[in-house]
Parts: sequence; structure tokens; C-alpha cells
Amino acid sequence: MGFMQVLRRRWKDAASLVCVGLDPEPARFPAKFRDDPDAVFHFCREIVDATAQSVCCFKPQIAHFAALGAEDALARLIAHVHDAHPGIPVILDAKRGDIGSTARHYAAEAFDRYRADAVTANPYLGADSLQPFLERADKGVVILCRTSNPGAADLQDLMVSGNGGSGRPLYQHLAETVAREWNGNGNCALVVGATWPEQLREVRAIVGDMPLLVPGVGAQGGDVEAVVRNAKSADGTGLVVSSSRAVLYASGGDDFAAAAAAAAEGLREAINRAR
Ligand SMILES: O=c1ccn([C@@H]2O[C@H](COP(=O)(O)O)[C@@H](O)[C@H]2O)c(=O)[nH]1
Repeated sequence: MGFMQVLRRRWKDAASLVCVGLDPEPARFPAKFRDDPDAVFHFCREIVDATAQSVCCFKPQIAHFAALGAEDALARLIAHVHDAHPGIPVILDAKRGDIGSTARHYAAEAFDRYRADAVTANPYLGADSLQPFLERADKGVVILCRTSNPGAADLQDLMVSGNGGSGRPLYQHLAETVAREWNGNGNCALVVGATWPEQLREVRAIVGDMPLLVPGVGAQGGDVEAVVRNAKSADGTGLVVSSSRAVLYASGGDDFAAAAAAAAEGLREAINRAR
């Protein structure tokens, strides 16, 4: 089964649209990890095991591992998810994008080296730059559309006319381009931030039931109820609502794993109340 099938099955079986983001910051780890040379792996593994029952996905963010020289921990962590929690897909948040000859290596990095089920990608270089990802039909390609950060509007809201079309913001043009032209293998999803509920509603209207990865609840303050109300698909799914810091660092004490489990489950319940 490919990423999309696994994701849809997990939405149903776990009754969950929650994604836990894995963004290790050793300075925020509980004291018991202080002298552990493999702290990044051990901390993240405990988070994964504690929250697995509440999630539809895990989303490790590659810079948090690479900056620490912990790429090996990332590879072992993804292998652990596959081995211990089969049926929960892993989205590698790497936001890759480059000319085709280099993008091929980024695709191999995400899917073959790290064994991710999906990867986030930056569409700025155009269709050919995403081809090495899109042609991996069993893998998900999660394309930045309207990001959660305050500066998202700087470029993503610029008015464009497309191919003779009337003017509209770039992120809407991108959403339509992905839905109509790039999703031939049915393996595309879009990133739209929880901090922009109105834009979520507009993107959903353009892309039908295409999955949306929605970061920005929790630490960034996005409104869960507005996200679900505006962006769920016709069958009440369609969303991968991602929270990292609010789950990972729910407690800095010895109860960190139990606190993370409660935070993930609380998010699952809040989403389900709204759909
Ligand atoms: O538009 C985007 C795209 C990606 N992210 C990533 O998601 C998490 C958010 O972390 P929180 O702690 O839940 O705020 C982080 O890895 C970002 O790189 C995003 O926030 N917005």
C-alpha cells in the first residue's frame, strides 16, 4: 500500500487526524537524558511509543536532527516507527526543492535512505523540480502552499494571472496547479498553516478531498475548531493536523512521556469534537 492508502486507513482505524511532530531540542529534554550520548533517539522513541495510539502520522523535522549531527538517530527513529507501529506513516519534513538532477538525490535521501513514506517539498522551482518525488507513486509529496508563519503572505499572496486566468493569490494558483496537473499519481498533499483558517477554507474548495498537512496548532496558536470546520474533507477526514512543541515538551519532568500522550490525545479529542 502507498502513502495515501495507509494514511486513509489510519485516519479511520485510529479515528485520528493528529500528527505528532518530532523536533528534538536537547536543551528542553528532561534531566534523565542529560548524560545520554543517544539522547535524541531515546527521547524521540519514548515520545513515539507514548503517543502512537493517538496519531495518524509522525513528522520528524530534518533540520532538528541534522543540526545536531543526529542523522543516524533520525534513520533509526523512522525504522522504529515502521517496526513498532506498522500502519502509521512517517512524513519527513525536509521542504526539499532543487533542479531535477539534484532533486533526484533529495528523493533518494527521503525515501531510500530514511525510508520516509512522504516528504515535504518546496514548489518554487516548478514542476520539473518535483518530478523525482512525484514519480514515486507509492510515496507522498506534501507541497508547501500557504505556510503557517507570519511572513507567509509576503510572496504566497502575490496576485498572479496564471495562463490567461483572472488574478488571484499565488497559493490558490499553486493549489489548483497541484490538483489539476501535478497529482497524476494521486500522491500529492498540500501544507496550509492552522494559523490561516480562511485560506484553509479557500484551499479546500479548490482541491477537493486532497489531504492537507496543517501545522500551527499548539505552540503557534492556531484554532483547532476553525481548522476542522473550514478544512475537513466531505467525509470528515482530509487533515493531518500537526503539533510538535506542545506535545514534545508538555512536561520537562520525568512524566514527559505521559504528558505528551495526554497532549496528543487531547488534540485528537478536540479535533473529533469539531468534525
Ligand atoms: O508552514 C509550516 C510548515 C512546516 N512547519 C513545521 O511544523 C512544525 C511546527 O512545530 P510546532 O512546535 O507545532 O509549532 C515545525 O517542525 C515547523 O518546521 C510549520 O510550522 N509551518
